[in-house]
Amino acid sequence: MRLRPRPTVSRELRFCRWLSNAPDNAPTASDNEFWLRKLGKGQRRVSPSTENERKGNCMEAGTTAKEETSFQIVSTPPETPYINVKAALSRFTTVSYLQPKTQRHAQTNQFVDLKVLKLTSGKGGNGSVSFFRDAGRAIGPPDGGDGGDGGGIYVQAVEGLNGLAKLKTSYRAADGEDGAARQLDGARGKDVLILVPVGTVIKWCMDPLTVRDAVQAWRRGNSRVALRDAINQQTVDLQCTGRFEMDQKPTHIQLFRDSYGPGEGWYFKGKDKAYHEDKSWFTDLNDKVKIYDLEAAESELRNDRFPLCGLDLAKPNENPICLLKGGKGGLGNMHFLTNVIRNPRFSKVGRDGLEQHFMFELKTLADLGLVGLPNAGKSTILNCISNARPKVGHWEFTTTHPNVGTVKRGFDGVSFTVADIPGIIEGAANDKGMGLEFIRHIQRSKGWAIILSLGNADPLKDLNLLISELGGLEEVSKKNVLVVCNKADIGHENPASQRKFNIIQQFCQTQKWDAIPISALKEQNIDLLLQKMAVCAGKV
Ligand SMILES: Nc1nc2c(ncn2[C@@H]2O[C@H](COP(=O)(O)OP(=O)(O)OP(=O)(O)O)[C@@H](O)[C@H]2O)c(=O)[nH]1
Repeated sequence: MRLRPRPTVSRELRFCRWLSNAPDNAPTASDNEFWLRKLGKGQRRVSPSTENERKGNCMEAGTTAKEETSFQIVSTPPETPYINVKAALSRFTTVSYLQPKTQRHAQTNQFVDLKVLKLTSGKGGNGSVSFFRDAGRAIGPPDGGDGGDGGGIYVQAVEGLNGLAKLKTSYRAADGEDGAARQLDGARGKDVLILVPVGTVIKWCMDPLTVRDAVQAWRRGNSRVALRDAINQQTVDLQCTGRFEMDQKPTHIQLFRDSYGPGEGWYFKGKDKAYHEDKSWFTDLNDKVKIYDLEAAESELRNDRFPLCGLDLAKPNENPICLLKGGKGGLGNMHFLTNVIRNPRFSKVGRDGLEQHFMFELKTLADLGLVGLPNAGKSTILNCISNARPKVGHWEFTTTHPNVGTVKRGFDGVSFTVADIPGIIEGAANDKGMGLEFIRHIQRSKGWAIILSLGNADPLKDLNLLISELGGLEEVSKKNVLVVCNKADIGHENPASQRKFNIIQQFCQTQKWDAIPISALKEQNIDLLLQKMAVCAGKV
Protein backbone atom coordinates (compact mmCIF):
# COMPACT_ATOMS: atom_id res chain seq x y z
CA MET A 1 0.00 0.00 0.00
CA ARG A 2 1.22 3.49 -0.82
CA LEU A 3 0.10 6.48 1.21
CA ARG A 4 -0.67 9.55 -0.88
CA PRO A 5 1.84 12.40 -0.34
CA ARG A 6 0.36 14.95 2.02
CA PRO A 7 0.15 18.62 1.05
CA THR A 8 1.39 21.16 3.61
CA VAL A 9 -1.27 22.28 6.06
CA SER A 10 -1.35 24.88 8.78
CA ARG A 11 -0.42 23.90 12.35
CA GLU A 12 -3.95 24.50 13.66
CA LEU A 13 -5.51 22.43 10.90
CA ARG A 14 -2.96 19.67 11.48
CA PHE A 15 -3.86 19.71 15.16
CA CYS A 16 -7.60 19.40 14.39
CA ARG A 17 -6.91 16.57 11.98
CA TRP A 18 -4.69 14.85 14.51
CA LEU A 19 -7.57 15.12 16.97
CA SER A 20 -10.05 13.66 14.50
CA ASN A 21 -7.42 11.30 13.07
CA ALA A 22 -8.69 12.05 9.56
CA PRO A 23 -6.51 11.52 6.45
CA ASP A 24 -6.16 14.88 4.74
CA ASN A 25 -5.48 14.31 1.07
CA ALA A 26 -8.83 13.30 -0.44
CA PRO A 27 -10.14 15.68 -3.11
CA THR A 28 -12.97 17.87 -1.85
CA ALA A 29 -16.37 18.03 -3.51
CA SER A 30 -15.39 21.29 -5.25
CA ASP A 31 -12.07 19.73 -6.43
CA ASN A 32 -14.05 16.89 -7.96
CA GLU A 33 -16.65 19.27 -9.47
CA PHE A 34 -13.81 21.23 -11.09
CA TRP A 35 -12.20 18.04 -12.46
CA LEU A 36 -15.50 16.70 -13.82
CA ARG A 37 -16.30 20.09 -15.42
CA LYS A 38 -12.91 20.08 -17.13
CA LEU A 39 -13.48 16.53 -18.37
CA GLY A 40 -16.76 17.70 -19.81
CA LYS A 41 -14.85 20.33 -21.77
CA GLY A 42 -12.51 17.66 -23.09
CA GLN A 43 -9.55 18.82 -20.95
CA ARG A 44 -8.15 15.97 -18.98
CA ARG A 45 -6.72 16.55 -15.54
CA VAL A 46 -3.00 15.90 -15.88
CA SER A 47 -2.39 13.05 -13.51
CA PRO A 48 1.08 12.21 -12.21
CA SER A 49 1.00 9.03 -14.32
CA THR A 50 0.92 10.98 -17.60
CA GLU A 51 4.66 11.56 -17.40
CA ASN A 52 5.24 7.89 -16.59
CA GLU A 53 3.13 6.95 -19.59
CA ARG A 54 5.46 8.89 -21.81
CA LYS A 55 8.49 7.28 -20.18
CA GLY A 56 6.97 3.83 -20.42
CA ASN A 57 6.40 4.12 -24.13
CA CYS A 58 10.09 3.92 -24.94
CA MET A 59 9.93 1.59 -27.92
CA GLU A 60 12.07 4.18 -29.72
CA ALA A 61 15.02 3.01 -27.57
CA GLY A 62 15.37 -0.08 -29.79
CA THR A 63 15.66 0.13 -33.53
CA THR A 64 12.78 -0.92 -35.68
CA ALA A 65 14.01 -3.87 -37.74
CA LYS A 66 14.74 -3.08 -41.37
CA GLU A 67 11.54 -2.26 -43.15
CA GLU A 68 10.36 -4.61 -45.81
CA THR A 69 7.65 -3.94 -48.32
CA SER A 70 5.92 -7.32 -48.50
CA PHE A 71 2.70 -6.08 -46.88
CA GLN A 72 -0.39 -5.60 -48.92
CA ILE A 73 -2.33 -2.48 -47.91
CA VAL A 74 -6.04 -3.24 -48.04
CA SER A 75 -7.57 0.04 -46.90
CA THR A 76 -6.39 3.29 -45.37
CA PRO A 77 -7.86 6.25 -43.47
CA PRO A 78 -10.21 8.09 -43.82
CA GLU A 79 -12.02 4.97 -45.08
CA THR A 80 -11.04 3.13 -41.87
CA PRO A 81 -9.39 4.29 -38.64
CA TYR A 82 -6.32 2.14 -39.30
CA ILE A 83 -4.15 1.10 -42.22
CA ASN A 84 -5.47 -2.41 -42.81
CA VAL A 85 -2.76 -4.74 -43.98
CA LYS A 86 -2.67 -8.29 -45.34
CA ALA A 87 0.56 -10.23 -44.92
CA ALA A 88 1.72 -13.82 -45.31
CA LEU A 89 1.22 -15.88 -42.16
CA SER A 90 4.87 -16.94 -42.39
CA ARG A 91 5.86 -13.47 -41.19
CA PHE A 92 4.06 -13.98 -37.88
CA THR A 93 4.86 -17.56 -37.02
CA THR A 94 7.78 -19.93 -37.40
CA VAL A 95 8.02 -23.31 -39.07
CA SER A 96 9.98 -24.74 -36.17
CA TYR A 97 7.01 -24.22 -33.83
CA LEU A 98 4.58 -25.83 -36.25
CA GLN A 99 6.65 -28.91 -37.04
CA PRO A 100 6.27 -32.11 -35.03
CA LYS A 101 8.61 -31.98 -32.02
CA THR A 102 11.09 -34.48 -33.49
CA GLN A 103 11.83 -32.21 -36.44
CA ARG A 104 12.58 -29.08 -34.45
CA HIS A 105 16.23 -28.21 -34.78
CA ALA A 106 16.70 -25.01 -32.90
CA GLN A 107 15.29 -26.49 -29.73
CA THR A 108 17.04 -29.86 -29.84
CA ASN A 109 20.36 -28.83 -28.39
CA GLN A 110 21.46 -26.48 -25.67
CA PHE A 111 21.78 -23.57 -28.04
CA VAL A 112 18.38 -21.95 -28.48
CA ASP A 113 18.13 -19.06 -30.90
CA LEU A 114 14.37 -18.86 -31.36
CA LYS A 115 11.60 -18.73 -28.83
CA VAL A 116 7.96 -17.76 -28.85
CA LEU A 117 6.96 -16.14 -25.56
CA LYS A 118 3.52 -15.46 -24.19
CA LEU A 119 3.66 -12.13 -22.38
CA THR A 120 0.96 -10.71 -20.15
CA SER A 121 1.01 -7.32 -18.50
CA GLY A 122 -0.78 -6.79 -15.18
CA LYS A 123 -4.35 -5.62 -14.69
CA GLY A 124 -4.93 -2.38 -12.81
CA GLY A 125 -6.16 -2.70 -9.21
CA ASN A 126 -9.76 -1.74 -8.38
CA GLY A 127 -10.66 1.56 -6.77
CA SER A 128 -12.00 1.22 -3.24
CA VAL A 129 -15.38 2.21 -1.81
CA SER A 130 -14.92 3.39 1.73
CA PHE A 131 -16.05 6.20 4.06
CA PHE A 132 -14.11 7.85 6.81
CA ARG A 133 -15.29 6.79 10.26
CA ASP A 134 -14.23 7.72 13.78
CA ALA A 135 -15.70 7.91 17.22
CA GLY A 136 -17.45 11.21 16.53
CA ARG A 137 -18.92 10.35 13.11
CA ALA A 138 -20.82 7.25 12.00
CA ILE A 139 -20.13 8.02 8.35
CA GLY A 140 -17.71 10.58 7.06
CA PRO A 141 -16.60 11.67 3.61
CA PRO A 142 -15.59 9.03 1.02
CA ASP A 143 -11.96 7.97 1.43
CA GLY A 144 -11.57 4.95 -0.92
CA GLY A 145 -8.12 5.03 -2.58
CA ASP A 146 -7.27 4.27 -6.22
CA GLY A 147 -6.13 0.89 -7.51
CA GLY A 148 -2.45 0.58 -8.41
CA ASP A 149 -1.42 0.31 -12.06
CA GLY A 150 -0.63 -3.18 -13.40
CA GLY A 151 3.01 -4.14 -13.96
CA GLY A 152 4.52 -3.92 -17.44
CA ILE A 153 6.72 -6.26 -19.46
CA TYR A 154 10.11 -4.83 -20.27
CA VAL A 155 13.02 -6.11 -22.31
CA GLN A 156 16.70 -5.21 -22.23
CA ALA A 157 19.57 -6.38 -24.41
CA VAL A 158 22.77 -6.99 -22.46
CA GLU A 159 26.26 -8.19 -23.30
CA GLY A 160 27.44 -11.55 -22.04
CA LEU A 161 24.39 -13.69 -22.84
CA ASN A 162 24.77 -16.32 -25.55
CA GLY A 163 21.38 -17.74 -26.29
CA LEU A 164 17.71 -17.72 -25.47
CA ALA A 165 17.70 -21.09 -23.65
CA LYS A 166 17.12 -19.46 -20.28
CA LEU A 167 13.99 -17.61 -21.33
CA LYS A 168 10.74 -19.04 -20.01
CA THR A 169 7.87 -19.62 -22.41
CA SER A 170 5.59 -17.20 -20.63
CA TYR A 171 5.93 -14.18 -18.40
CA ARG A 172 3.18 -12.43 -16.46
CA ALA A 173 3.60 -9.09 -14.72
CA ALA A 174 1.77 -8.63 -11.41
CA ASP A 175 -1.64 -6.98 -11.19
CA GLY A 176 -1.91 -3.66 -9.36
CA GLU A 177 -3.26 -3.90 -5.82
CA ASP A 178 -6.74 -2.66 -5.03
CA GLY A 179 -7.11 0.70 -3.31
CA ALA A 180 -8.14 0.71 0.35
CA ALA A 181 -9.81 2.81 3.00
CA ARG A 182 -8.11 5.93 4.40
CA GLN A 183 -7.12 7.16 0.93
CA LEU A 184 -4.63 4.39 0.44
CA ASP A 185 -3.73 3.76 -3.19
CA GLY A 186 -2.97 0.16 -4.15
CA ALA A 187 0.65 -0.68 -4.88
CA ARG A 188 1.76 -0.78 -8.50
CA GLY A 189 2.09 -4.33 -9.90
CA LYS A 190 5.66 -5.57 -10.18
CA ASP A 191 7.15 -5.25 -13.67
CA VAL A 192 8.86 -8.14 -15.45
CA LEU A 193 12.26 -7.47 -17.02
CA ILE A 194 13.44 -9.95 -19.65
CA LEU A 195 17.17 -9.88 -20.35
CA VAL A 196 18.20 -10.99 -23.84
CA PRO A 197 21.51 -11.20 -25.69
CA VAL A 198 22.52 -8.32 -27.93
CA GLY A 199 21.45 -9.22 -31.47
CA THR A 200 17.95 -10.35 -30.49
CA VAL A 201 15.13 -9.35 -32.81
CA ILE A 202 11.64 -9.33 -31.30
CA LYS A 203 8.63 -9.74 -33.55
CA TRP A 204 4.96 -9.78 -32.76
CA CYS A 205 3.55 -13.19 -33.64
CA MET A 206 0.39 -15.22 -33.48
CA ASP A 207 -0.40 -17.79 -30.80
CA PRO A 208 1.49 -20.88 -32.08
CA LEU A 209 -1.24 -23.24 -30.83
CA THR A 210 -3.96 -21.43 -32.75
CA VAL A 211 -1.78 -21.30 -35.86
CA ARG A 212 -0.89 -24.99 -35.55
CA ASP A 213 -4.56 -25.99 -35.41
CA ALA A 214 -5.53 -23.69 -38.29
CA VAL A 215 -2.64 -24.81 -40.51
CA GLN A 216 -3.26 -28.49 -39.74
CA ALA A 217 -6.94 -28.10 -40.63
CA TRP A 218 -6.02 -26.29 -43.86
CA ARG A 219 -3.43 -28.92 -44.82
CA ARG A 220 -5.93 -31.74 -44.33
CA GLY A 221 -7.72 -30.37 -47.39
CA ASN A 222 -4.46 -29.57 -49.23
CA SER A 223 -2.24 -32.43 -48.08
CA ARG A 224 0.36 -32.05 -50.81
CA VAL A 225 1.32 -28.56 -49.72
CA ALA A 226 4.56 -28.35 -47.72
CA LEU A 227 4.32 -26.66 -44.34
CA ARG A 228 6.42 -23.68 -45.41
CA ASP A 229 4.30 -23.18 -48.56
CA ALA A 230 1.15 -23.48 -46.45
CA ILE A 231 2.14 -20.63 -44.16
CA ASN A 232 3.32 -18.59 -47.14
CA GLN A 233 -0.07 -18.98 -48.81
CA GLN A 234 -2.19 -18.22 -45.74
CA THR A 235 -2.63 -14.56 -44.90
CA VAL A 236 -3.13 -12.55 -41.73
CA ASP A 237 -5.17 -9.33 -41.50
CA LEU A 238 -3.66 -6.65 -39.30
CA GLN A 239 -4.71 -3.20 -38.21
CA CYS A 240 -1.75 -0.90 -38.31
CA THR A 241 -0.82 2.68 -37.62
CA GLY A 242 1.71 4.59 -39.64
CA ARG A 243 2.62 7.84 -41.24
CA PHE A 244 -0.94 8.87 -42.04
CA GLU A 245 -0.11 12.35 -43.16
CA MET A 246 2.63 11.28 -45.59
CA ASP A 247 2.49 8.10 -47.63
CA GLN A 248 0.21 6.10 -45.29
CA LYS A 249 2.90 3.46 -44.84
CA PRO A 250 2.11 0.98 -42.05
CA THR A 251 4.80 1.07 -39.37
CA HIS A 252 3.22 -0.36 -36.20
CA ILE A 253 0.74 -3.12 -35.40
CA GLN A 254 -2.08 -1.85 -33.22
CA LEU A 255 -2.69 -4.11 -30.21
CA PHE A 256 -6.07 -4.10 -28.49
CA ARG A 257 -7.06 -4.74 -24.85
CA ASP A 258 -10.33 -6.25 -23.69
CA SER A 259 -10.84 -3.41 -21.20
CA TYR A 260 -14.25 -1.91 -20.51
CA GLY A 261 -15.66 0.79 -22.75
CA PRO A 262 -16.51 4.39 -21.80
CA GLY A 263 -19.10 4.59 -19.03
CA GLU A 264 -18.57 0.98 -17.97
CA GLY A 265 -16.31 -0.64 -15.37
CA TRP A 266 -18.17 0.57 -12.29
CA TYR A 267 -18.05 -1.35 -9.05
CA PHE A 268 -21.17 -0.83 -6.93
CA LYS A 269 -21.27 -1.54 -3.23
CA GLY A 270 -24.76 -1.95 -1.78
CA LYS A 271 -27.26 -0.80 -4.41
CA ASP A 272 -26.66 -2.41 -7.82
CA LYS A 273 -25.99 -1.11 -11.32
CA ALA A 274 -29.69 -0.98 -12.32
CA TYR A 275 -30.48 1.21 -9.28
CA HIS A 276 -27.73 3.66 -10.15
CA GLU A 277 -28.48 3.78 -13.85
CA ASP A 278 -31.96 4.94 -12.97
CA LYS A 279 -30.71 8.00 -11.10
CA SER A 280 -29.99 11.21 -13.00
CA TRP A 281 -27.23 12.23 -10.54
CA PHE A 282 -25.37 9.03 -11.47
CA THR A 283 -25.99 9.18 -15.22
CA ASP A 284 -24.89 12.86 -15.27
CA LEU A 285 -21.70 11.89 -13.45
CA ASN A 286 -21.18 8.90 -15.72
CA ASP A 287 -21.48 11.08 -18.85
CA LYS A 288 -18.50 13.07 -17.59
CA VAL A 289 -16.48 10.07 -16.39
CA LYS A 290 -17.00 8.55 -19.84
CA ILE A 291 -14.56 11.15 -21.12
CA TYR A 292 -12.00 10.07 -18.55
CA ASP A 293 -12.49 6.45 -19.72
CA LEU A 294 -12.18 7.51 -23.35
CA GLU A 295 -8.93 9.29 -22.64
CA ALA A 296 -7.60 6.25 -20.80
CA ALA A 297 -8.52 4.06 -23.78
CA GLU A 298 -6.91 6.51 -26.21
CA SER A 299 -3.75 6.57 -24.14
CA GLU A 300 -3.70 2.75 -24.22
CA LEU A 301 -4.10 2.77 -28.00
CA ARG A 302 -1.19 5.20 -28.29
CA ASN A 303 1.02 2.95 -26.16
CA ASP A 304 -0.13 -0.46 -27.37
CA ARG A 305 1.71 -0.47 -30.66
CA PHE A 306 4.51 -2.69 -31.81
CA PRO A 307 6.79 -2.19 -34.83
CA LEU A 308 5.43 -4.17 -37.77
CA CYS A 309 8.91 -5.29 -38.83
CA GLY A 310 10.00 -6.06 -35.27
CA LEU A 311 12.30 -4.54 -32.71
CA ASP A 312 15.99 -5.00 -33.39
CA LEU A 313 18.14 -5.01 -30.25
CA ALA A 314 21.43 -4.86 -32.13
CA LYS A 315 23.04 -2.77 -29.37
CA PRO A 316 22.85 -3.05 -25.59
CA ASN A 317 20.13 -0.70 -24.43
CA GLU A 318 20.68 1.33 -21.30
CA ASN A 319 17.04 1.57 -20.30
CA PRO A 320 14.60 -1.33 -20.52
CA ILE A 321 12.09 -1.07 -23.36
CA CYS A 322 8.42 -1.48 -22.54
CA LEU A 323 6.80 -4.20 -24.66
CA LEU A 324 3.46 -4.32 -22.89
CA LYS A 325 2.16 -1.70 -20.50
CA GLY A 326 0.06 -2.70 -17.50
CA GLY A 327 -3.58 -1.63 -17.08
CA LYS A 328 -4.41 1.58 -15.25
CA GLY A 329 -5.74 1.35 -11.70
CA GLY A 330 -9.43 2.25 -11.09
CA LEU A 331 -10.50 5.42 -9.27
CA GLY A 332 -11.56 5.15 -5.63
CA ASN A 333 -14.91 6.57 -4.49
CA MET A 334 -13.30 9.71 -3.03
CA HIS A 335 -13.15 11.06 -6.61
CA PHE A 336 -16.93 10.92 -6.95
CA LEU A 337 -17.90 13.13 -4.02
CA THR A 338 -19.70 16.16 -5.49
CA ASN A 339 -22.15 18.77 -4.25
CA VAL A 340 -24.96 16.45 -5.37
CA ILE A 341 -23.44 13.05 -4.57
CA ARG A 342 -22.54 13.03 -0.90
CA ASN A 343 -22.16 9.26 -0.38
CA PRO A 344 -20.78 7.68 -3.56
CA ARG A 345 -21.04 3.91 -2.99
CA PHE A 346 -19.21 3.08 -6.19
CA SER A 347 -15.72 3.13 -7.65
CA LYS A 348 -14.02 2.17 -10.90
CA VAL A 349 -12.41 -1.21 -11.52
CA GLY A 350 -8.87 -1.43 -12.88
CA ARG A 351 -8.28 -1.60 -16.63
CA ASP A 352 -7.10 -4.82 -18.25
CA GLY A 353 -3.52 -5.62 -19.14
CA LEU A 354 -2.43 -7.03 -22.50
CA GLU A 355 -1.68 -10.59 -23.50
CA GLN A 356 0.36 -11.10 -26.67
CA HIS A 357 2.83 -13.52 -28.21
CA PHE A 358 6.24 -12.42 -29.36
CA MET A 359 8.92 -14.26 -31.28
CA PHE A 360 12.42 -13.75 -29.92
CA GLU A 361 15.07 -14.49 -32.54
CA LEU A 362 18.76 -14.30 -31.85
CA LYS A 363 20.62 -13.10 -34.90
CA THR A 364 24.31 -13.40 -34.22
CA LEU A 365 26.26 -10.31 -35.08
CA ALA A 366 29.20 -11.57 -37.11
CA ASP A 367 31.01 -9.60 -39.82
CA LEU A 368 31.45 -12.67 -41.99
CA GLY A 369 29.35 -15.81 -42.33
CA LEU A 370 30.66 -19.19 -43.48
CA VAL A 371 28.22 -21.19 -45.61
CA GLY A 372 28.76 -24.51 -47.28
CA LEU A 373 27.59 -28.08 -47.68
CA PRO A 374 28.18 -30.38 -44.69
CA ASN A 375 31.77 -31.61 -44.42
CA ALA A 376 33.22 -28.84 -46.60
CA GLY A 377 35.54 -27.86 -43.76
CA LYS A 378 33.85 -24.75 -42.32
CA SER A 379 34.58 -25.62 -38.71
CA THR A 380 38.18 -26.54 -39.57
CA ILE A 381 38.60 -23.11 -41.16
CA LEU A 382 37.09 -21.32 -38.15
CA ASN A 383 39.38 -23.34 -35.86
CA CYS A 384 42.37 -22.42 -37.93
CA ILE A 385 41.73 -18.65 -38.26
CA SER A 386 40.05 -17.65 -35.01
CA ASN A 387 39.82 -18.20 -31.27
CA ALA A 388 36.66 -20.32 -31.66
CA ARG A 389 36.96 -24.09 -31.21
CA PRO A 390 33.99 -25.67 -32.97
CA LYS A 391 33.74 -29.46 -33.25
CA VAL A 392 35.34 -31.00 -36.35
CA GLY A 393 34.29 -34.43 -37.60
CA HIS A 394 34.38 -36.45 -40.75
CA TRP A 395 30.64 -37.11 -40.56
CA GLU A 396 27.98 -34.70 -41.78
CA PHE A 397 26.26 -32.20 -39.46
CA THR A 398 29.05 -32.11 -36.89
CA THR A 399 28.04 -28.50 -36.41
CA THR A 400 24.59 -28.32 -34.84
CA HIS A 401 24.56 -24.68 -33.80
CA PRO A 402 26.33 -21.50 -34.88
CA ASN A 403 29.84 -20.81 -33.61
CA VAL A 404 31.36 -17.37 -33.64
CA GLY A 405 35.07 -16.67 -33.56
CA THR A 406 37.12 -13.48 -33.60
CA VAL A 407 39.94 -13.20 -36.11
CA LYS A 408 42.84 -11.01 -35.06
CA ARG A 409 45.12 -10.28 -37.99
CA GLY A 410 48.46 -9.61 -36.26
CA PHE A 411 49.09 -6.75 -33.83
CA ASP A 412 48.07 -3.87 -36.06
CA GLY A 413 45.74 -5.81 -38.28
CA VAL A 414 41.98 -5.36 -38.28
CA SER A 415 39.94 -7.81 -36.33
CA PHE A 416 36.57 -9.19 -37.36
CA THR A 417 34.11 -11.87 -36.29
CA VAL A 418 33.25 -14.98 -38.28
CA ALA A 419 30.20 -17.22 -37.79
CA ASP A 420 30.12 -20.87 -38.77
CA ILE A 421 26.63 -22.29 -39.22
CA PRO A 422 25.49 -25.91 -39.76
CA GLY A 423 25.89 -27.25 -43.31
CA ILE A 424 23.21 -26.59 -45.92
CA ILE A 425 21.93 -29.49 -48.05
CA GLU A 426 19.75 -29.78 -51.14
CA GLY A 427 16.17 -28.97 -50.16
CA ALA A 428 17.23 -26.92 -47.11
CA ALA A 429 14.97 -24.09 -48.27
CA ASN A 430 12.14 -26.63 -47.87
CA ASP A 431 13.31 -27.57 -44.38
CA LYS A 432 15.37 -30.63 -45.33
CA GLY A 433 18.34 -31.46 -43.11
CA MET A 434 18.81 -28.58 -40.73
CA GLY A 435 16.80 -26.33 -43.03
CA LEU A 436 17.66 -22.66 -43.28
CA GLU A 437 16.88 -21.95 -39.64
CA PHE A 438 20.46 -20.91 -38.97
CA ILE A 439 20.72 -18.47 -41.84
CA ARG A 440 19.41 -15.82 -39.47
CA HIS A 441 22.83 -15.80 -37.83
CA ILE A 442 24.57 -14.62 -40.98
CA GLN A 443 21.75 -12.46 -42.32
CA ARG A 444 23.32 -9.35 -40.85
CA SER A 445 26.88 -10.20 -41.93
CA LYS A 446 28.43 -7.88 -44.48
CA GLY A 447 30.00 -10.79 -46.35
CA TRP A 448 29.53 -14.49 -46.92
CA ALA A 449 32.42 -16.89 -47.47
CA ILE A 450 31.07 -19.83 -49.45
CA ILE A 451 33.14 -22.87 -48.57
CA LEU A 452 33.50 -25.59 -51.22
CA SER A 453 35.43 -28.83 -51.01
CA LEU A 454 37.79 -29.55 -53.89
CA GLY A 455 37.63 -33.15 -52.65
CA ASN A 456 34.07 -33.35 -54.01
CA ALA A 457 33.46 -34.53 -57.57
CA ASP A 458 31.86 -31.36 -58.91
CA PRO A 459 32.41 -28.24 -56.75
CA LEU A 460 30.66 -26.00 -59.34
CA LYS A 461 27.51 -28.11 -58.91
CA ASP A 462 27.88 -27.68 -55.13
CA LEU A 463 28.23 -23.91 -55.59
CA ASN A 464 25.10 -23.70 -57.74
CA LEU A 465 23.18 -25.80 -55.25
CA LEU A 466 24.20 -23.51 -52.40
CA ILE A 467 23.29 -20.39 -54.38
CA SER A 468 19.88 -21.81 -55.17
CA GLU A 469 19.19 -22.84 -51.55
CA LEU A 470 20.29 -19.40 -50.35
CA GLY A 471 17.65 -17.73 -52.51
CA GLY A 472 19.33 -17.38 -55.92
CA LEU A 473 22.14 -15.31 -57.41
CA GLU A 474 20.41 -11.99 -56.87
CA GLU A 475 19.89 -12.66 -53.16
CA VAL A 476 23.44 -13.93 -52.60
CA SER A 477 24.95 -11.02 -54.52
CA LYS A 478 23.48 -8.60 -51.98
CA LYS A 479 26.44 -9.64 -49.81
CA ASN A 480 30.16 -9.41 -50.45
CA VAL A 481 31.00 -12.94 -51.59
CA LEU A 482 34.26 -14.85 -51.28
CA VAL A 483 34.40 -18.42 -52.59
CA VAL A 484 36.86 -20.53 -50.60
CA CYS A 485 37.92 -23.78 -52.27
CA ASN A 486 39.03 -25.91 -49.32
CA LYS A 487 40.79 -29.29 -49.28
CA ALA A 488 43.13 -28.17 -52.06
CA ASP A 489 45.64 -30.61 -50.55
CA ILE A 490 43.60 -33.59 -51.74
CA GLY A 491 45.30 -34.87 -54.87
CA HIS A 492 47.21 -31.59 -55.20
CA GLU A 493 49.66 -33.32 -57.52
CA ASN A 494 46.63 -34.28 -59.54
CA PRO A 495 45.70 -31.65 -62.16
CA ALA A 496 42.01 -32.42 -61.49
CA SER A 497 42.09 -30.36 -58.30
CA GLN A 498 43.58 -27.35 -60.13
CA ARG A 499 41.04 -27.83 -62.94
CA LYS A 500 38.16 -27.77 -60.47
CA PHE A 501 39.45 -24.54 -58.96
CA ASN A 502 39.83 -22.94 -62.41
CA ILE A 503 36.20 -23.72 -63.23
CA ILE A 504 35.07 -22.14 -59.98
CA GLN A 505 37.27 -19.10 -60.58
CA GLN A 506 35.82 -18.58 -64.06
CA PHE A 507 32.30 -18.68 -62.62
CA CYS A 508 33.26 -16.23 -59.87
CA GLN A 509 34.73 -13.79 -62.38
CA THR A 510 31.34 -13.56 -64.10
CA GLN A 511 29.83 -12.52 -60.76
CA LYS A 512 32.77 -10.31 -59.73
CA TRP A 513 33.34 -12.53 -56.72
CA ASP A 514 36.76 -13.40 -55.35
CA ALA A 515 37.91 -17.04 -55.08
CA ILE A 516 40.84 -18.71 -53.31
CA PRO A 517 42.14 -22.28 -52.96
CA ILE A 518 43.25 -23.30 -49.45
CA SER A 519 43.86 -26.27 -47.21
CA ALA A 520 42.52 -25.62 -43.73
CA LEU A 521 43.84 -28.95 -42.50
CA LYS A 522 47.40 -28.24 -43.62
CA GLU A 523 47.04 -24.49 -42.97
CA GLN A 524 48.03 -23.61 -46.54
CA ASN A 525 47.26 -20.17 -48.05
CA ILE A 526 45.71 -19.00 -44.76
CA ASP A 527 47.39 -15.55 -44.71
CA LEU A 528 45.94 -14.69 -48.10
CA LEU A 529 42.58 -16.12 -46.98
CA LEU A 530 42.58 -13.78 -43.98
CA GLN A 531 43.29 -10.76 -46.17
CA LYS A 532 40.47 -11.65 -48.52
CA MET A 533 38.13 -12.38 -45.63
CA ALA A 534 38.82 -8.97 -44.11
CA VAL A 535 37.87 -7.37 -47.44
CA CYS A 536 34.75 -9.53 -47.70
CA ALA A 537 33.77 -8.61 -44.12
CA GLY A 538 34.00 -4.95 -45.15
CA LYS A 539 36.86 -4.27 -42.75
CA VAL A 540 39.48 -3.17 -45.32
N1 LIG B 1 42.08 -33.23 -46.51
C1 LIG B 1 41.47 -32.23 -45.92
N2 LIG B 1 40.51 -32.49 -45.05
C2 LIG B 1 39.90 -31.43 -44.44
C3 LIG B 1 40.28 -30.12 -44.70
N3 LIG B 1 39.50 -29.30 -43.97
C4 LIG B 1 38.68 -30.09 -43.27
N4 LIG B 1 38.91 -31.38 -43.54
C5 LIG B 1 38.23 -32.57 -42.99
O1 LIG B 1 36.86 -32.55 -43.42
C6 LIG B 1 36.03 -33.10 -42.41
C7 LIG B 1 34.89 -32.15 -42.12
O2 LIG B 1 35.41 -30.98 -41.57
P1 LIG B 1 34.51 -29.94 -40.75
O3 LIG B 1 35.35 -28.75 -40.46
O4 LIG B 1 33.86 -30.60 -39.61
O5 LIG B 1 33.43 -29.63 -41.83
P2 LIG B 1 32.13 -28.74 -41.69
O6 LIG B 1 31.92 -28.03 -42.98
O7 LIG B 1 32.22 -27.87 -40.49
O8 LIG B 1 31.04 -29.86 -41.52
P3 LIG B 1 29.55 -29.72 -40.88
O9 LIG B 1 29.73 -29.46 -39.43
O10 LIG B 1 28.93 -31.03 -41.16
O11 LIG B 1 28.86 -28.61 -41.58
C8 LIG B 1 36.91 -33.34 -41.19
O12 LIG B 1 37.28 -34.71 -41.15
C9 LIG B 1 38.14 -32.49 -41.47
O13 LIG B 1 39.31 -33.01 -40.89
C10 LIG B 1 41.33 -29.87 -45.63
O14 LIG B 1 41.75 -28.78 -45.92
N5 LIG B 1 41.89 -30.98 -46.20
